[in-house]
Amino acid sequence: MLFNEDVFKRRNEYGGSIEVICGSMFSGKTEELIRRLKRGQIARLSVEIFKPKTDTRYDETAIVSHNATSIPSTPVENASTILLLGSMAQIVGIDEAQFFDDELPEVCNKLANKGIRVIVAGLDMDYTGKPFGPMPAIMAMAESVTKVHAVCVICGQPALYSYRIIENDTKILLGEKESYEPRCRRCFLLGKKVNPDT
Ligand SMILES: Nc1ncnc2c1ncn2[C@@H]1O[C@H](COP(=O)(O)OP(=O)(O)O)[C@@H](O)[C@H]1O
Ligand SMILES: Cc1cn([C@H]2C[C@H](O)[C@@H](COP(=O)(O)O)O2)c(=O)[nH]c1=O
Ligand SMILES: [Zn+2]
Repeated sequence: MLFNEDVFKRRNEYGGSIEVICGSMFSGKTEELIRRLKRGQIARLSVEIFKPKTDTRYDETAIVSHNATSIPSTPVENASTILLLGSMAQIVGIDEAQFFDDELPEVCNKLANKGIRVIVAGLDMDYTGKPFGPMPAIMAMAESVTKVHAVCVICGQPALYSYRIIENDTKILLGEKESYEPRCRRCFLLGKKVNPDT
């Protein structure tokens, strides 16, 4: 079984892992994902990168940060396609994971169990402050979770919320600074006029 031996040389049997990079919008999730993936490429590992087909904000295919760093990726319609296309890689990167379906946690787990290093970036909370899509389940299964913070646009403290500044209550609403502001807890609650005792 030459093929299998070769695969085990390239991957560490049972040595896969899941790393999550989470936080609000503008917190540096994509920059950190790109940094880790580019280091993998420098190490001449085979790296496959995926994003949801629906996320066309900056580019149809590439993953692009708010700071304009970028890396080519494959846009896919669903999580099961990532399993199909990523199974032969040594590193799999996934951006905007919050938009994927509920199969994504199991797909990440299966890839990691094959010995693949899986790096997932996504919003941990939606604009209401609730856990977003498959993110909490992936975080529960991960070896490592890195929570990054933006700078609150109101007061300059670390921001963990993505505050929606336009009138629209659909959960999925692609956008940038015209629609969202990173805010700390205090400024998020003040904006929503929420009584902290309720
Ligand atoms: N309020 C802010 N706090 C932090 N970074 C910001 C802010 N507004 C704009 N940025 C820019 O956003 C970059 C991070 O972009 P990105 O990695 O795409 O974030 P994310 O993927 O978390 O939305 C920062 O390096 C900075 O240039
Ligand atoms: C909070 C929130 C965000 N979105 C959208 C807005 C952006 O298109 C992406 C997040 O991108 P980033 O790389 O983290 O800046 O998600 C949404 O659809 N719904 C929300 O509640
Ligand atoms: Zn603040």
